[in-house]
Amino acid sequence: MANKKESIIRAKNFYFYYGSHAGVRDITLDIFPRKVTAIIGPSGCGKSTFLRSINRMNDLIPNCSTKGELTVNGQQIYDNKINLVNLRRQIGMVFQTPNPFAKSIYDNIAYGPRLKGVQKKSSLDEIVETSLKQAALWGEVKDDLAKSALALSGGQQQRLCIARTIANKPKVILMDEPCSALDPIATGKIEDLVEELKDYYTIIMVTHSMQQAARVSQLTAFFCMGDLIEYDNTNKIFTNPQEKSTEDYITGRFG
Ligand SMILES: Nc1ncnc2c1ncn2[C@@H]1O[C@H](COP(=O)(O)OP(=O)(O)OP(=O)(O)O)[C@@H](O)[C@H]1O
Repeated sequence: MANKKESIIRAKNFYFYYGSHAGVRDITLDIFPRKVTAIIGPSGCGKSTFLRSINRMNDLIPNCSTKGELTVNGQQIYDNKINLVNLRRQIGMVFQTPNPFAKSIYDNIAYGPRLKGVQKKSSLDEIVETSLKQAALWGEVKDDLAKSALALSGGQQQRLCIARTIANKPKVILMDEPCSALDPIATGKIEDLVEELKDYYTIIMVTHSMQQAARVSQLTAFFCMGDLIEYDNTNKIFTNPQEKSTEDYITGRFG
């Protein structure tokens, strides 16, 4: 695994509680920049809880609390002084079901930059074009930017959501089962895109598909019942796991 000093996100003995129930417990791991890290594990093991902790999406849930440390670029993200809008700009998120706004393709992408104060049309045009190009959607929509985003196919909508995230110039992109609502062809396009995006962004992807984790990630974390069981290079996790429960899970014996 890469040198710990290079990590961009660091969890140290991190717990996330829903009331008194720990969704994840005692998580210690480093996430490395410009790599794809997959989070795998059986249903209810805490994958989404951990992912959503990284940009504090879970804050919206009543009675939740945390213990331990979670830092992004050395900054404690559960510090009261943290600016959540900035944090979520730095750490974008793509959800299971594509969720474009009921606006034009152009306005979906321009939304974040406009909120940040970008108003000049030429600047917005450039951001829209660059973001759509990076999300491998430009060629399909460049003549139709005024069309409603809701008229796109599911796979196109998901790439649009990735472009919308990119337009905010994040450092990290969290993806929570981004292909679960997509057919195999659209899934393949997202996987190819993730492969390209990793040269620019740090990507953390929750997936139920072990084939997908093996195809797209360089590092894999296996969670089980709220615990991080094993975290290593993806190749090692899938060919020579150290823990029996990891082996049982990846060979389909449980989960
Ligand atoms: N909003 C919530 N309120 C209370 N408990 C929750 C909430 N969300 C998740 N949990 C609990 O936290 C634990 C971890 O759930 P989480 O959704 O993170 O698992 P997961 O691995 O992402 O599951 P799945 O693969 O089914 O999406 C589970 O015990 C779950 O019941």
